[in-house]
Amino acid sequence: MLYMSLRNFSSQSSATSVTDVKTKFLGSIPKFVKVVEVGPRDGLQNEKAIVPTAVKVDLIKMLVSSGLSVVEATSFVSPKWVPQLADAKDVLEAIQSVEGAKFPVLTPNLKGFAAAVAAGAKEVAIFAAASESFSMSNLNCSIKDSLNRYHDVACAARNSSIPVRGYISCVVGCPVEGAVSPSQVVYVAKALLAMGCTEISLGDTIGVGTPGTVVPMLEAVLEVVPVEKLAVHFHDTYGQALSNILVSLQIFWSCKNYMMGIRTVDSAVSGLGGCPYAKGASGNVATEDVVYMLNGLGVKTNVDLQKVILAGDFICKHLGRSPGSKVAKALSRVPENASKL
Ligand SMILES: CC(C)(COP(=O)([O-])OP(=O)([O-])OC[C@H]1O[C@@H](n2cnc3c(N)ncnc32)[C@H](O)[C@@H]1OP(=O)([O-])[O-])[C@@H](O)C(=O)NCCC(=O)NCCSC(=O)C[C@@](C)(O)CC(=O)[O-]
Repeated sequence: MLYMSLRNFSSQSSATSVTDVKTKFLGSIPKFVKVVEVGPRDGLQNEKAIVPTAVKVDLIKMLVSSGLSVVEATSFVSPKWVPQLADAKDVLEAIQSVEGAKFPVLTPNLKGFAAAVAAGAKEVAIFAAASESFSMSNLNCSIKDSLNRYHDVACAARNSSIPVRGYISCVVGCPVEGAVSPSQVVYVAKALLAMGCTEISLGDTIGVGTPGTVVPMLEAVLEVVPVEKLAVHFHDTYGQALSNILVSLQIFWSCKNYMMGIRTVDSAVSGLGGCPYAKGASGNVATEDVVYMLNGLGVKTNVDLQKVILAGDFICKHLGRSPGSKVAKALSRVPENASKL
């Protein structure tokens, strides 16, 4: 029954009716959204079993072949802290000849930065938190100390002409402290921007946000960071990720006259993931579900949904579980609908 209604909906959705829906109910949204695939890094860092390097490399290749232009490949962090990504060097070296996408990697300090560059990294990401407790549990240091470390990484990156993405975790909620105020996010965002981060990704690490908390946070951050430098990164613990993405994309004038209109969205194939230092947090929003929604809105992504589904199948087989995206679950019930995507 669900399938019938989905199918009917999609068959009636001529370009005109999608435009009508957008104009009437959603205001304006960007025509193109860049999807940043974080599955091989954020997705696999929290798996109980260590995934073999060759499987990670094949996964990355499949994701690139789906048209994803950015695939976060791995992290050059302490293997004692994140053993799942201890093969960072091997993974990055193995994908050096893969064309068609950028492969940023996480670097928590100069040691990680140097190792990443030696393995061929051309883009890196640093990751701070908006909550002190999370900074301590994820990085073993205060927010201020982490920003000092990142300042050094950002300087080294600038000297090597390497773009740096800055993450902020816990932008609406922290597993220890609860609600996080927008001013805490603004403080970290300003610091990352001042260091020269080319993109700042706002992470709802434990997936507790709703449009009710995400919009005020975005309004505050948009006062200090231009929209073209912002990305959103939602985990789906409470099933709010797609709603949160939708409000982040919508361009509207709020009471303070700030526009949303975010054009970069992070997601992980098959909804893999979770942070090892955020107890109870479930995976990232699934790339398949994000692309399905964006396709339905007529937003271009240049991503082939069928190919992402195949990549999801591939990694889930290795992990011994069924695919986690809503789209893949729906298709497993009525496979013939795959041709209608
Ligand atoms: C930051 C540290 C290293 C501090 O860890 P520490 O223990 O305080 O640091 P240390 O300097 O005392 O080093 C301890 C050991 O680690 C080594 N070490 C030190 N640095 C490195 C490195 N780069 N690469 C490899 N090894 C390293 C170092 O050499 C030493 O080795 P030992 O002497 O004991 O043999 C540690 O806390 C760490 O690696 N944390 C990373 C945690 C992590 O990766 N979390 C997940 C990513 S963040 C996330 O998922 C959130 C995000 C981005 O997705 C957005 C969102 O959802 O919110």
